[in-house]
Amino acid sequence: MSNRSFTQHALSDWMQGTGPDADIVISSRVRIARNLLGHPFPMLATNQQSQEVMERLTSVGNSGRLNEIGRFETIPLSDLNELERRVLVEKHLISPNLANESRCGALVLSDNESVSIMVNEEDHLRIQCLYPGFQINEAWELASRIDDIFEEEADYAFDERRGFLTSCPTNVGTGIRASVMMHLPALVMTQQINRILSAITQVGLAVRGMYGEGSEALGNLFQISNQITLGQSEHEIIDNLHSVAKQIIEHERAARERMMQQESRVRLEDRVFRSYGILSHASIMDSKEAAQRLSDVRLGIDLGLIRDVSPQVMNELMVLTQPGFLQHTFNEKLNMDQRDIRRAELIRQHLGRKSDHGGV
Ligand SMILES: Nc1ncnc2c1ncn2[C@@H]1O[C@H](COP(=O)(O)OP(=O)(O)OP(=O)(O)O)[C@@H](O)[C@H]1O
Repeated sequence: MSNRSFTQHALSDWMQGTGPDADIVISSRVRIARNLLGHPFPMLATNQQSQEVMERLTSVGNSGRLNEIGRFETIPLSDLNELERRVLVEKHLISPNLANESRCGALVLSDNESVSIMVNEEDHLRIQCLYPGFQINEAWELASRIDDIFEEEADYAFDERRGFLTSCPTNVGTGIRASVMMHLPALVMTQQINRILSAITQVGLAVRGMYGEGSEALGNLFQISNQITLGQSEHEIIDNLHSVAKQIIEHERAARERMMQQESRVRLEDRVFRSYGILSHASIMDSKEAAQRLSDVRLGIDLGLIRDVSPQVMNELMVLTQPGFLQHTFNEKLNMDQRDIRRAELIRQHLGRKSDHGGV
């Protein structure tokens, strides 16, 4: 199967489990949506028009202007097979929308996979920067630098009153979505999560699942992002998200501490080690159960209950156990039942129980 560098490893640099508050914030992301003046939005464009946009924008990617930031590769989506595109979605590097757009879509990807620039997705240009842990300001600064580089080379569609024009009205204005991916198991276990999530939506933030819009919040992972792009400056958007995320971190930490102190500790330990045991020995594991049990073990690691597994292994398993990556790893097409068996096998291997099932 594929030798593309992004398929060689599941863990991008920003998924290494490092960075500030990494026990709760997996990653921080800023994406900027932009469109070129005088060109129809991708959904209305002809092949010829989309081709022109792709050439215009990838030429900036190839011009060396991005060298000050890192090494970049431009990948036309038409060069990728279906599985490679799926792997990119599972690594959060492209959207399902772009994966389906193999005509004139392209990806400009940095070698550490922290910057992925999508061309001809919902908008002509989507610049995405990902950082490990709670580093939303850093993600914003980098995204803004890249935006400046493109703006020097290409005329953006901009309206004095409305701001940057985007294909979906929800992005008009700044065109920015800033988000943090948070692991909030203690708030879920102590049943505080619904109250907190509803408070979050009241201050103009949106809550989504691990794979963004329309995805379920599996494995106690919640993506919290700004809902509003109009009427607020970029700095206000980032500051608002930063301060709300900080408060959620404090609540999650307090809930963890309480669970570790009271009689509930034994229940917590039972849950963590039960999940660890099941992950280490099960023969069949569907994706929902895997996400939940990986969340329990991750919490056990973060609380110091489990010491012989690293947080990186948990992040790696989150990606490796996705359908596309599983098929890539085992180099075969797998139906759902086969995937559940292979998923269990892979998890056992990563948790160091290689010999349990006849030496898999
Ligand atoms: N903080 C984050 N860390 C890692 N991945 C993230 C983070 N925030 C979003 N993502 C990923 O980015 C992808 C797109 O997410 P989402 O659909 O929420 O945003 P979007 O496509 O930029 O927004 P829009 O709905 O406005 O088009 C998804 O795979 C999602 O998991």
